[in-house]
Amino acid sequence: MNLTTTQHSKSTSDLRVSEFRPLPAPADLRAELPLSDELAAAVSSSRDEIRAVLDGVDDRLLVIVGPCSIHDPDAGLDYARRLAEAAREHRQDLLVVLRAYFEKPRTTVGWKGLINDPHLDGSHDIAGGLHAARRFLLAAGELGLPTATEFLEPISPQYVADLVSWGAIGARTTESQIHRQLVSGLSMPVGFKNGTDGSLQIALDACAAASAPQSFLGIDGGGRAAMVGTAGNPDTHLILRGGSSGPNYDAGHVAAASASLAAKGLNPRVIVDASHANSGKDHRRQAQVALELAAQVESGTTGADLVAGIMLESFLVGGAQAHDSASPGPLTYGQSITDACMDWDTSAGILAVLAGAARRRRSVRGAAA
Ligand SMILES: O=C[C@H](O)[C@H](O)COP(=O)(O)O
Ligand SMILES: C=C(OP(=O)(O)O)C(=O)O
Repeated sequence: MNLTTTQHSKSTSDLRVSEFRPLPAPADLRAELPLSDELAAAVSSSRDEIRAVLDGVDDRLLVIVGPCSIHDPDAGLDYARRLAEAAREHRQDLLVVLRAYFEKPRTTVGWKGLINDPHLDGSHDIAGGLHAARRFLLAAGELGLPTATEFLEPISPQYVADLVSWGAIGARTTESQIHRQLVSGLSMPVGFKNGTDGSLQIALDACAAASAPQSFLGIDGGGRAAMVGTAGNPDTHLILRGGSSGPNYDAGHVAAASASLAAKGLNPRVIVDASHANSGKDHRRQAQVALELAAQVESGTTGADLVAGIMLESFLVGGAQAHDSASPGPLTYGQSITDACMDWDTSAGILAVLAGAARRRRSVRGAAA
């Protein structure tokens, strides 16, 4: 066929792309907001501590706690200051990690987090969002708190992952090859959630895939598209978050999940999320689930040892408020704009109960030894 110049010039790509807005290279943002030697040492040692808890070498309980999402960094840091104090108070029994989630997976549509839309108004200033996320992580580090985040896509980690001590892959992306490959190259322990339908198998497969070396398309620190080759992540684990089939936080579900992990040669110790489908996203129910988990931990049964950590969604003010980026209205300070959270006083009480449970688990173990 003899194609004319006119036929050649008819574009067949980007027909539905409305904009390309270049971003700064990860290395530029990291140079502008650098990780100090002191903070780098703190991030490394908190990753080691988390690893030790996940492996059962450190008998504390890992508690990943904080807002469902950071939408107002000032309120997030206000929360972090209170949490830092509680973390110091309970440090013998709990390893407290601040939940600092900047990327939100959505069931359909909605605000996708501080990185995607930092001004909460649909302007999608992603460069500003990456800047705000990095600034937040630096400030949390200054408070002495290790941080946890969900990685939702393979580009943002180059901008912020050096400041993160624990990572999660969410229920909606655990089955994705892209996310499993990403985890294989991440420098921190990473938990995979069970699927939204409650399926464990996809998370078991994810742990196996992410522990293997992988090669995939990504970006490097200079922001160039690159072939990324990874060594595999030996610190993957399962997070039980319930599913459409029901909650999965009780001792029976924990023991069954742990047996499935052990059968595959994976870490049999799990993290249990007291929120999401384990609480029906009801923050009052979440507090009840957390108390039931505390009872499970302190029971001294074999299953008690299988719970390495607990996830809690908590903010200054309880519940959640509606937010629509298309017509943003005034917001209540310190209240979630994504999933409902427990308020600070309830959360502080739960942390004290969990610390007591971890102490009692230790003494039961000591007596049995
Ligand atoms: O934790 C957050 C939410 O549960 C998740 O992002 C899905 O939210 P959505 O169902 O409101 O979109
Ligand atoms: C989205 C989250 O959880 P899940 O993937 O379990 O729905 C979350 O923890 O913010």
